[in-house]
Amino acid sequence: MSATGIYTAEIIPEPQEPLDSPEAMERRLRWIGATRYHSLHPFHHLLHGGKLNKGQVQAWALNRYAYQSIIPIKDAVVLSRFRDRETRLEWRHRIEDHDGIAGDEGGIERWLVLTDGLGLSRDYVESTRGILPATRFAVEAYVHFVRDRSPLEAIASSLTELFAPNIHRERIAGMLKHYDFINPDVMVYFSRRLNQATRDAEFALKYCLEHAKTPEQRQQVCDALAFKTDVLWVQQDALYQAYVNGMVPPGAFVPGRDG
Ligand SMILES: O=C(O)c1cc(C(=O)O)c2c(n1)C(=O)C(=O)c1cc(C(=O)O)[nH]c1-2
Repeated sequence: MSATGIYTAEIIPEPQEPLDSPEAMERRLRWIGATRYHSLHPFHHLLHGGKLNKGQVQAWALNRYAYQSIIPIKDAVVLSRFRDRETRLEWRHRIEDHDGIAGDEGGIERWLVLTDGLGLSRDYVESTRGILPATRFAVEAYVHFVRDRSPLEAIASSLTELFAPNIHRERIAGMLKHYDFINPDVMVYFSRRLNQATRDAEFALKYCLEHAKTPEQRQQVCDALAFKTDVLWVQQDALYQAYVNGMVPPGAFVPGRDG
C-alpha cells in the first residue's frame, strides 16, 4: 500500500483506449482485475502469510461460508434470466458444482469440511448468525445485481473468477505451510475449484466478448466486474476491521466464545 492509502490504481495506470473492440474490453477487464481483485487486500496477505491466529482464520472461514452458500442461489437467478436452453445448460453445472450431485458432495459440503476442521459447529456455520453485517449485505447485493441488471451484466459479474485460480494456489500453499491446524484434507475445496474456476471463467469471458457488441455494452461489462470486485473487497475490509482492528459488530462471531 502506498503512503496515500491507494493500493494499486496509481501503479498500473488505467488504459485510456476506447472500448471499441472485444480486445480493448479484455484489456480493460484484466486491468480491473490487476488493480481491484481481493488478492491485493491486506487481510488476504495476513491469511496467506500465516499471520493470523486460529480464531481469525475461523472468522474468515465462517464469513466465507455465507458467500459460498449464496453462489448457487445467485447462479439459479442467472439461469432464470436466459430464455435460450444452451446458456441454461452451460450455466447449470455451476449449481451442481456447489450443491453437489449423486456421487459428488459439492463445494458447500467441502467448505463445511474446512469449518469442521477449524472446530466450528455445522449448526453455527450453516445458520450464518455470526457473520458480519457487511458480509450479509455484500452477498445479498450480488444476488440482487444478477436479478436486476441485464443478462449480459449478470454473466459479467462472475468474471472475477478469471483471477481466482492464482489466489487459490497462493492460499493452498500459504495456509498449508504456515498453520498447524490446516492440512490437505480441509483444503480440498480449493484444489477442486482450480479447474472449475478456469472453465467457468473461460465461458463467461467468451460470452461477454461475443455478446457485448457496442462500446456501451462493453462498458457495462467492465462496470459489472468492478462492482463484483467491490463485493469481494468489502468482505475483506469487514474482516480486517472486526478481527484485526478488534471492532467486532454486535451479534458477530467472537473467537473463543462462539462457534
Ligand atoms: O477464493 C476466492 O478468492 C474466490 C473468489 C471468487 C470470485 O472471484 O468471485 C470465487 C471463489 N473463490 C469461489 O470459490 C467460487 O466458487 C466462486 C463463484 C463465483 C461467482 O462469482 O460465481 N466466484 C467465486
